[in-house]
Amino acid sequence: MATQLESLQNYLVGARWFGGKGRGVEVTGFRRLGEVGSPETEPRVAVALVEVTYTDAEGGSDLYQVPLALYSEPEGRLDHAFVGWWDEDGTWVHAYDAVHDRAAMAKYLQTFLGKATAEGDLHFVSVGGHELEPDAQSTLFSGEQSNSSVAFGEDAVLKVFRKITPGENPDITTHKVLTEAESTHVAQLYGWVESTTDDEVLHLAMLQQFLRTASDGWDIAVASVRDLFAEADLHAEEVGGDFAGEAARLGEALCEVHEQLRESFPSGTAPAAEVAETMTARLTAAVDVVPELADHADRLRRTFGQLAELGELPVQRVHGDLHLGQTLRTVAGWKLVDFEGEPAKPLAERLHPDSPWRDVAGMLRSFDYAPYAVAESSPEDDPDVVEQRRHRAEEWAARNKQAFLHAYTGTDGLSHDQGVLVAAYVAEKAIYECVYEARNRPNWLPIPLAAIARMGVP
Ligand SMILES: Nc1ncnc2c1ncn2[C@@H]1O[C@H](COP(=O)(O)OP(=O)(O)O)[C@@H](O)[C@H]1O
Ligand SMILES: O=P(O)(O)O[C@H]1O[C@H](CO)[C@@H](O[C@H]2O[C@H](CO)[C@@H](O)[C@H](O)[C@H]2O)[C@H](O)[C@H]1O
Repeated sequence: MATQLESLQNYLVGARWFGGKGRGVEVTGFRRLGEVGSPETEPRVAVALVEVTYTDAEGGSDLYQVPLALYSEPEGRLDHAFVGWWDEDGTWVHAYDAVHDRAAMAKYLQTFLGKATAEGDLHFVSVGGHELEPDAQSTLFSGEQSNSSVAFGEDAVLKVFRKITPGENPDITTHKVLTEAESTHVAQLYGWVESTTDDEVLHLAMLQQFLRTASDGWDIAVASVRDLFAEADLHAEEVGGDFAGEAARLGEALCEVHEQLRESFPSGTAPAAEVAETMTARLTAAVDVVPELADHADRLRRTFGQLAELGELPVQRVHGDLHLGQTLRTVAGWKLVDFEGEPAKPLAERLHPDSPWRDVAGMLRSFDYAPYAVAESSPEDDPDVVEQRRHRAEEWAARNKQAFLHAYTGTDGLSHDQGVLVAAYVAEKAIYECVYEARNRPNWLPIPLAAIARMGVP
């Protein structure tokens, strides 16, 4: 029978949210932080922290959270979430990933409501005075996510963080500040779960308002592109699903969020030369993962070289990994989600004040992605149709980028410095995407690679 560590390793490497895919890994440690709800009633819900050590040349280690629902008898309905058998005080129990189990998640809800307690080093914090619906049933969100989100009815969402880094989680602290500032562009924060280790906080989960009427920004954009491709003779502004109005509203929303973040978190300036140096170093590292980037490296370095000339850059708290998939359209306007920053960066770096142009560039890249992703997923042999689509894709991307930028800046064009900033941050994001796609969705690697090939130097 597999040991606890072997079982956890097998489960982890197959999980969508595991960020160490493609690397040599070994589970080297396991710590139980505490239990959610009463240990008297099944399932017992144990929150485990798993240490993963990388055995490849890069080395290092990470901590992953796996909340476990422990049952004395097998639960067939949870077979897909089976982690392993556990020896609990001399009794063998069946351990399942708790986010898949309504009975286990009900214990989380009851603990937030103060009707159950958390044992060990686990603390449930509630803020904002929202009255949670006590009988709401949990549903795990499906989809490609870095964490696991569970909706409680249509009332609240609990996001269980998977990769845990000691220190504040910017998703919680940014939502807290924007909720206090009464921002209309985020879901309100209702609470969180934390623990402490070596005097440092571990943020384990975040509870927030469920956005009932939300449609994913990426899905709306993709539908708009499909409309356009279906009407080959028409321009973007002539087809039903034109996105430019939404792109402009997204620009306004981001501008407001940036203003609020600037007022609420430390801000200042950073030497452009240092920022450019970091971008260049990331490019060098990316070429090792995606050798095709080497053909464009000189041009990209020149783009970063131009950034280096800009003196000091204003920096502040930003989103850090903004793209259309992090935006939700509701009847009350656009909401931005997931303020954790770029998953590949160490936490300390994600907490540093950064340039707001990073978020702007993230959205611009997403406007570029949408039409090419639609083309990629609907291959076409007829060269005339291919050419027509390429033309339409460029038109769609340019139209939405312009609408977004116009609304964000409040001006018709970009100044010289803004142009240099946008070019550098867009290039850096596309390089990051090449690495991301190579590791996660190799079929999509051509999308950011082709975008880099199209980029000029400002
Ligand atoms: N407050 C919310 N209400 C409803 N849906 C949400 C809410 N927050 C996020 N989502 C949905 O859950 C998905 C995953 O959320 P996200 O914060 O991006 O998680 P992850 O860090 O796992 O990527 C989002 O794409 C969005 O569709
Ligand atoms: O949402 P995450 O924080 O997990 O972000 C990662 O995954 C994204 C893909 O799901 C990735 O975004 C890239 O693909 C999007 C389309 O799926 C596109 O809209 C984005 O512009 C593009 O960057 C993101 O980069 C990555 O960090």
